[in-house]
Amino acid sequence: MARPRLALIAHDLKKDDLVDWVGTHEKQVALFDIVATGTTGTRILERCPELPVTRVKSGPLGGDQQIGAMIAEGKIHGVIFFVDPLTPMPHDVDVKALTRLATLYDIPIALNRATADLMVKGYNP
Ligand SMILES: O=C(CO)COP(=O)(O)O
Repeated sequence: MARPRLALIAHDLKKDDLVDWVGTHEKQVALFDIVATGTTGTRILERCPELPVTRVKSGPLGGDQQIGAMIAEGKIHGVIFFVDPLTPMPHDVDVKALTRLATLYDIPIALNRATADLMVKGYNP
């Protein structure tokens, strides 16, 4: 079977937190092929250069939509998306579309660190 694919995304004020989380859980994260939005992917690779990260466009330029489309095509098996609930975003509708598709297709999606921790604990390949 192909390796499962995990999407990693963080808004700007949450990027440090996600990069730290990935560093803490690098072994478990390395079990997946990673897809990340542009800047998030760059930041993750700076911290963990060995991880198999494929970058799509930056979120505001359509990256959330690209990952949403991959969910609809059955190519994403989990999403960790550290969202910033306090900052207005021009691409808010794209974020909503992505979370909607993850819900529709019953894909595990963690929107904060506490839920990401639970996802890692609950994953037994
Ligand atoms: O804006 C984002 C998600 O909505 C993230 O995009 P970047 O990783 O390119 O900053």
